[in-house]
Amino acid sequence: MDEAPAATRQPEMVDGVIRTHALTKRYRGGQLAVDRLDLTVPEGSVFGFLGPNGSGKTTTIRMLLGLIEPTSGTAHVLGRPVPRAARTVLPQVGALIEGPALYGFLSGRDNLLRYDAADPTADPRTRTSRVDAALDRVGLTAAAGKKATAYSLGMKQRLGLAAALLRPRRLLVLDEPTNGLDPQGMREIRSLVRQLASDGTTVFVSSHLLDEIEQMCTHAAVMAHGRLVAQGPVPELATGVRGRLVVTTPDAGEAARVLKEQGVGDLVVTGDRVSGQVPERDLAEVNAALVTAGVRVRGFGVERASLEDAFVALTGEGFDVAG
Ligand SMILES: Nc1ncnc2c1ncn2[C@@H]1O[C@H](COP(=O)(O)OP(=O)(O)OP(=O)(O)O)[C@@H](O)[C@H]1O
Repeated sequence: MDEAPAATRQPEMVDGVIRTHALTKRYRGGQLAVDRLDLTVPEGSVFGFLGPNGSGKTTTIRMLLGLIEPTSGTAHVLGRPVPRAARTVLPQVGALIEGPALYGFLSGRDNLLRYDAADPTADPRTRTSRVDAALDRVGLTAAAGKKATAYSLGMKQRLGLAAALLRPRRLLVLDEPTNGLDPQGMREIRSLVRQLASDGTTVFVSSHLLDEIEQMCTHAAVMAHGRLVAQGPVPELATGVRGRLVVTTPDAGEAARVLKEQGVGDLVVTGDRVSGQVPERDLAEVNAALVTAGVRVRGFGVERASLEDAFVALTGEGFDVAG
């Protein structure tokens, strides 16, 4: 056994709920899926793991949950090394990957009762109350008696989350939990994630949707081609990245011409909105040039950089969700 008895166990040796150092996975076929990843997930955060499809998110999650062995590097979850201490650590980690495995012919409640019964440490005398509490937390109490086949995809995801919440968890790991959901289902899962985090559970959630991470997460790591591009508090990820100059005008074509003359690069015209890179020169001069050229300027300003701008600035690539 590599475990010290509970009474003599050291306080956590490694900071961060998840911490990886130079974590690398090369698949047998030679594909380098994760390349020297250094990740630090702070306690209590809703941590977004963001990257286009194929950027290595699922592979990382599988290593963190002890499902596959890293090729090299180390990973600690809740302060303990994985996969070595997986048996001690994983009971404190709730996971939802690739959608929950459900029995369609059973009701939502009966599915949870089965999950609970499969856990040898779960006391059968308190099973019903545990299941009811989990159903309540994910807002499925009213639908608990319906067969799982009759559930929408969003309800199935919520039931999966309920299963992950049958025992107290310090960490929840969710792999693309809103994938395939309609906008309403997405909103429900996002608000549920925020709610779960508000009572102290750290949530590590992967997504290929920039907006989603911006709305839902306190911190994020951005991946591209298996490498970490940036990580930190969400509001800070986009600082240091210049926003874009945005001009609103009914004379968009003429405005674009003048802006180009004024040294504004990467111009994009959409309807009555012209945007481009913020030029080096005084913006008052740029505005004056537009007015002098007869452009009717209705709006003129610099928009704060988004996470998408940060991604483009950091990787030199567009954030292509089809990856
Ligand atoms: N079992 C495997 N064997 C070989 N290559 C794999 C395997 N699983 C994933 N890959 C490759 O590793 C790279 C990273 O894949 P991964 O699934 O981790 O990315 P992802 O960011 O989670 O994307 P997605 O959202 O599409 O799952 C991809 O190029 C993928 O084709």
